[in-house]
Amino acid sequence: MEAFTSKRIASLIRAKLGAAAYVLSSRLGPSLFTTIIIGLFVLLVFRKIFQRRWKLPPGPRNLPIIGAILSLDKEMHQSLAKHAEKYGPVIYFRLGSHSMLAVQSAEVGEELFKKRDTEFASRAHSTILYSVAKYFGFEASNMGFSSYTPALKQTRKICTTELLSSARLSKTEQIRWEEEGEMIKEVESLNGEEFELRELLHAMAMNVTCRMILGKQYYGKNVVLTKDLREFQELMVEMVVAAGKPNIGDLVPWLRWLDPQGLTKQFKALHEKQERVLKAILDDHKKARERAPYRLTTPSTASMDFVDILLSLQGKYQLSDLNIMATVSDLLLGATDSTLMVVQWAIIELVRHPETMAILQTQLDHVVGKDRALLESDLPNIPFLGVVVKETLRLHPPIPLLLPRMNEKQTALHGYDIPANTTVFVNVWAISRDERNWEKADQFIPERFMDSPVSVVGNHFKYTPFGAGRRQCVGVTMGMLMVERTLGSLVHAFDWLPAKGKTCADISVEERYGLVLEPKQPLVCRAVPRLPKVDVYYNRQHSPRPHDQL
Ligand code: HEM
Repeated sequence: MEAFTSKRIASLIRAKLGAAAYVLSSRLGPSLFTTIIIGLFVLLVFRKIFQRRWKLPPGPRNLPIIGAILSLDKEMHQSLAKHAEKYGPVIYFRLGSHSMLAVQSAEVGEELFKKRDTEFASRAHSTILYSVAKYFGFEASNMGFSSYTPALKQTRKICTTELLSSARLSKTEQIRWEEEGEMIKEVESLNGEEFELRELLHAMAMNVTCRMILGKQYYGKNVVLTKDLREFQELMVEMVVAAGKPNIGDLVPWLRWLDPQGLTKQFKALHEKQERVLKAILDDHKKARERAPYRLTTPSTASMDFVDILLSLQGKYQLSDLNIMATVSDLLLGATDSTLMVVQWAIIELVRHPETMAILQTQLDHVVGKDRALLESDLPNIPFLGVVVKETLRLHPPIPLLLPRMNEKQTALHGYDIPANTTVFVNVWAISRDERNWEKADQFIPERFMDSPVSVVGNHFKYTPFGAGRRQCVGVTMGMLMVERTLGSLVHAFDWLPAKGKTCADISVEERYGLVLEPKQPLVCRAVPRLPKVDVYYNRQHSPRPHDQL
């Protein structure tokens, strides 16, 4: 009976589909042929139903396996912005096997951060960030890559209240004063010769963060390079380089076992090194606490670094050693490159706009004078410095697509359906250059922020360089403090000029997309002292120092 029915259906299909179907059915036999054709038919019907049910946002064409990768160039923030011109403010596409969403207008950003913040509060730890989250993020249990769990909320709270609050930061001004002084001394010693600013900024930022977080200097001429120190320095560079490489196994998970680029192997080895280095740091701190129990038991003690503070809170918040290592690793990686990049971009823009540098110097001289160094207590009295930093963050946000988020459940945005586990980029670079929000959007005009209510804390969705909502940067206060004081001191102490033979207009603002948004050509410039004695920044006899906290 069954064979009879299959034969009849097969002959009907053959009659409809013609010669090719005849050949195929005689090769496969009527039963198999009929099953395949019916299977295909059912699949088509399902696809139709599925398509009707989902209203996905528009976006570039997706090819099998690779998705829309060919429609994106290296400068991903810029190519997504170009797609917005064609497809609108919400774009859906695929990268490898994963669904991607790009949000590129202030209105949709507001909906995401305000109305749907909880739904999009996870990170892309199971999609494009899989390897980084697994190996560098301690199985995605760290702050930067975790889902939005009670443990994450607690770690964020500890960071904002115990480590990164204004009150806590004020206790470590001495560290920033000393490290900045070392950098200024080095710039002065160059006697107006040209140099690459990034390297000096990197050493200074690393030393500030290492001393604040780990209580120790890891960089600089005065540091004795032990095996531990070298291993730490190498680790910080290697992790940043590895994290910046896209892993094919993350894009196409069924290729993961092949590890075609050898990246997973490299990540595993680096994670072992990361655990070893951080464990040694923790053990050193534990030993010091045993030796000096009175100095290092309550978080109020000024001489405590972040590791000491976290160890002192271990019982109160039930923090494991692993939690502390993951948090320390996040803070080290989060605090350095983003901060130094903003200072570099600000100097680039000021060299290109000498009239703006002159306004800033006039205000610095008015508040600080020329016979002492800038102190953190001066910052609220130098509003023009704040707006120069804000404008720099508008034009050159160091994390232009924020850290990708993910919705663990199916949801909706801007009237579209968004499937579960979609990776979400918020293109703050495009939003903060949108002509609908900003007049002369591509130009550097710090004055636009004077008397403006737009702040950096994510309340105005046309301007969110630190993100917004539940996953906003935990280091906003420290980031702004470090950028403002470093930039203020550099511009107070020196006049900044282009390299010899170059004009201001020759300084490039081309960007390179990566872990942080860098200038394509690192700034090479000259710094000419403008104070009677630049050593007010590093000579203790000549300058009132921030109150002695150490
Ligand atoms: C000017 C300097 C900085 C900028 C522009 C910046 C920017 C950002 C951005 C855009 C995010 C992602 C926010 C989101 O997805 O909504 C982020 C996350 C983060 N930042 Fe910063 N940051 C800076 C400085 C710092 C500092 C100084 C620290 C630590 C001391 C830090 C630690 C972190 C951490 C831990 C996260 C992850 C938070 C989470 O996922 O819950 N950042 N930052």
